[in-house]
Amino acid sequence: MSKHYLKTLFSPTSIAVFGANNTEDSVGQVVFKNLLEGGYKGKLYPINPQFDKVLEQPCYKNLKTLAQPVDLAIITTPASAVASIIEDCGEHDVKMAVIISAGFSETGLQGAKLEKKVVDLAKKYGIHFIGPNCLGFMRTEINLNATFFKSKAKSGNLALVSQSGALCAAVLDWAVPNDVGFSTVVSMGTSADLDFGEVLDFLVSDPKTQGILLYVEGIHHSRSFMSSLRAAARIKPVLVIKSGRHQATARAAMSHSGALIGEDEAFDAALQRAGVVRVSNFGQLFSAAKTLASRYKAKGNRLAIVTNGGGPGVMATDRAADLRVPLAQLSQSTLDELNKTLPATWSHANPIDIISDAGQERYQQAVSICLKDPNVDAVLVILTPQAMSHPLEAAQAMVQIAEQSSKPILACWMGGTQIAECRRLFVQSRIPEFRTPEAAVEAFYYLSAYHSNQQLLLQTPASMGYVEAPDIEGARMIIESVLAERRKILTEMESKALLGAFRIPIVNTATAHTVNEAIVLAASMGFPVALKINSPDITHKSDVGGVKLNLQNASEVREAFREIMESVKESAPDARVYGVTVGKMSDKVHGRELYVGVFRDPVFGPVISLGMGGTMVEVIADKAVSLPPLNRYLAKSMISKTRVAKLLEPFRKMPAANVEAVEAVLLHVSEMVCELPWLQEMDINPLIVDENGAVAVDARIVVNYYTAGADRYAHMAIYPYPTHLVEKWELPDGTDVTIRPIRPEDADMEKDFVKNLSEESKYFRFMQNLHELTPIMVVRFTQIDYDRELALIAVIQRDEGDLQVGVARYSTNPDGETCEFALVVSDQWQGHGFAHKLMTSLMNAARMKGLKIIQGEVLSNNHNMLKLMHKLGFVCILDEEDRTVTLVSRNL
Ligand SMILES: CC(=O)SCCNC(=O)CCNC(=O)[C@H](O)C(C)(C)COP(=O)(O)OP(=O)(O)OC[C@H]1O[C@@H](n2cnc3c(N)ncnc32)[C@H](O)[C@@H]1OP(=O)(O)O
Repeated sequence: MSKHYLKTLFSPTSIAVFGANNTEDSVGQVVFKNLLEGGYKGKLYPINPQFDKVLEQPCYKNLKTLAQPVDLAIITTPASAVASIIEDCGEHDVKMAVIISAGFSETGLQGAKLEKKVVDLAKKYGIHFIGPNCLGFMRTEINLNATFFKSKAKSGNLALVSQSGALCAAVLDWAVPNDVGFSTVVSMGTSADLDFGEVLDFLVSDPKTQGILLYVEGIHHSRSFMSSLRAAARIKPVLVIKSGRHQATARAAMSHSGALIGEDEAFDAALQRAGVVRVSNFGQLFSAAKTLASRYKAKGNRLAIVTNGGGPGVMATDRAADLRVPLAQLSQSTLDELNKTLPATWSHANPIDIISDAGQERYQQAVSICLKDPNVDAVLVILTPQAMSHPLEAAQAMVQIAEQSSKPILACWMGGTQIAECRRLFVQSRIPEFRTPEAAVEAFYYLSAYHSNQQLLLQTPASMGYVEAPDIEGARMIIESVLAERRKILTEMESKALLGAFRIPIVNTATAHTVNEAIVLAASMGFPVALKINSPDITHKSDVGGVKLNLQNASEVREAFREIMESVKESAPDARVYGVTVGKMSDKVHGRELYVGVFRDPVFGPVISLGMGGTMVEVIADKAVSLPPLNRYLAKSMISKTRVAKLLEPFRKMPAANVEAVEAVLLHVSEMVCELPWLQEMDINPLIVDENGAVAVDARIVVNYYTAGADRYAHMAIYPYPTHLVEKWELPDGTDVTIRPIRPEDADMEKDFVKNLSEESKYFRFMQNLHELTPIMVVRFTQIDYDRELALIAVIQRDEGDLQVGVARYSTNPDGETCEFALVVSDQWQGHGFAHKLMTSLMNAARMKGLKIIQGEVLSNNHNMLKLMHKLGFVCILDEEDRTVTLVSRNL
């Protein structure tokens, strides 16, 4: 749904240009000139107190002297004048602005203050604006060029939205000779108000825009960005180029996979799940733009290459292999037909080398035959100018074929002067053309990647086909007991039990407290076995000499037990030791070692990874990354993206490994991640796979108190209604509450809520009270649906270490909106200092309002506090690490 206020921005009927002037080549003059001379048909008003006329047009001192309605203000004055201009706009009902001026937050503290002032004033008057520090925007449909770019974009079907004005200028400059046209070009600048999310929402429903190119440097609002991207990509191809790909990411991870998966990989996986295609450099953006602007939509990714030279064919094949673009397997009837038509020396395979003396007729025949083949989704035609090539005639033949074909034809006429005319012809006929075979293959890859990303979004989550459903309750109990002991890292047995609860095959393992127990267990399992130290305090068992593998008989077990105990005593004298685990050694003769990892990205939530396993996971760094929930298609595509995938094929004397078993493990892990929000990190390493199946030999799992944090939001952005994130809780008084994080669809509501906190609102005062007492920070809002009421819970955090929670009830009753505070909780309120003062004052206030108060028994640690709260009808979600608590109650 497009927001009408952006319609006013992008299709204004009247524009005022603040700072328009008569100085040749000044920003204000160029912007005004572009509008005046560009063919824009709406009303145009220069505003500048210094002039009576600008470019022969009557000029006004301000909006008051203009006294005409204005849809859009474009501001090109020095930064210092912007706030008063926004005020002028507010007072004259101008709701949209573009602030081109630089000199705001990008310049430092002073600028940031100025920017805040502008933002506050805009909010006060309900003005939305693009910028500051931007180039402006263009809408070719109405000949609107509100930029200080010297030439205007050609009309076309692409939209370009960029955080960098310079990049806009470069793309526009490139677009002219390449005949690529734009419906809209927006330079976002600092995005102090409108951001990608809002602009994307507009472009999705803009009929003039068929494909969207985004240049991203940093994301301010990941949630609305992802949700708008997802929505946009469902409807039109979206390509993203993001700079800063290799920013160092410092990650405090306890698992190998956590250390391995960087921010950029998570971003990549999130883009893929949003159905968006990412390009990695400027050249690729241009190539991709050509295919998007072309006449085609790809329906598959199998490419046929027709060439008159072996070398260029090999170049294309190599690039296709790099990008995993499959070369089409030509059908027998295609081969037969080609044999009949082509000289006997043709390559007899794809790439189809039609030999250097090929003229236009041979090209025409070969390409037509390929396009008929159901195994071919697109044809790349390469021509190097040889004596008999007749490049122009061959190009004309391609244009004729293209007119009849719905399958993409990509042209790569290599060379310079001889083929200049051909290039023009291709551009005119909207056939994507490229200077090198590699660029052509890349461009096709982007076209087909968009298609396949969309396909995978359409897949429904896999049915697990359980013989036995997972034991979710059992898994939760394990986690609860670990957290109750104030631990985060599960022991090997606990980790395996958790995997077992989700039906992931595990090796037979048991614990032994004494050497005799170990021998008895080993004998009853059957040799060989592995012994590993069993201690909740030791995570890297081999590092302390706590692992002995491949023990063949009782005496080896006895010896190993003794050695483990001695070594651990020396290396980790303080660790609690509960004996050893005895595990049957995997008997998989043809076993390949993989790892499956889970890590929680702070922005995008849980991320699943897969790669080659063993002790050198981080060195080998083989990783395919995806976001849950996975379906079979995604699981398969994850496997195929790893390097270890090759090893799963028949290899030397080993039969192919059972890939379906790996898929099943991935699906179970995905289910586990969705069902167990406490799960923070996990390494299954190694997962041994052979022709018969897969088995988890070792696992390490890290859990934590569960928070409804940003990761859930990002999830919401990707999946509109992820049922696994909606929770129904039955409270002790028997009422049901539905808890759900704020959906992207509700983001505006959340924003409005905060925005609408007028100074009279009680909630505002409540927050102010808190601020007066102590510096606090609102970490996040969580929203809870009651019948007709909405409770917004502000989870707050104080940097000195106390935990406090403010709970506000915001009700939308027919008799008006009310918002009242109810309770603040701190786990350290007994006694002294800030927390005590805070609690006392707030409780007094609560008492006066007749709200139920919980007081008295506050137990000494968080877990007990949780229990108490629960007893009293509250549900708490506590995160010790973040030092935040989310608390929910029906008894407010
Ligand atoms: C490509 C990229 O990277 S993205 C682009 C990012 N944006 C930029 O790079 C812009 C950078 N430049 C700036 O920010 C500059 O401050 C500009 C271009 C906005 C203004 O610069 P200047 O032209 O030097 O400022 P100047 O002081 O002349 O002001 C411009 C006009 O606004 C007029 N003006 C000042 N206040 C007001 C006001 N309240 N109302 C109307 N006009 C006003 C001035 O009278 C002046 O006109 P004049 O030159 O005829 O006297």
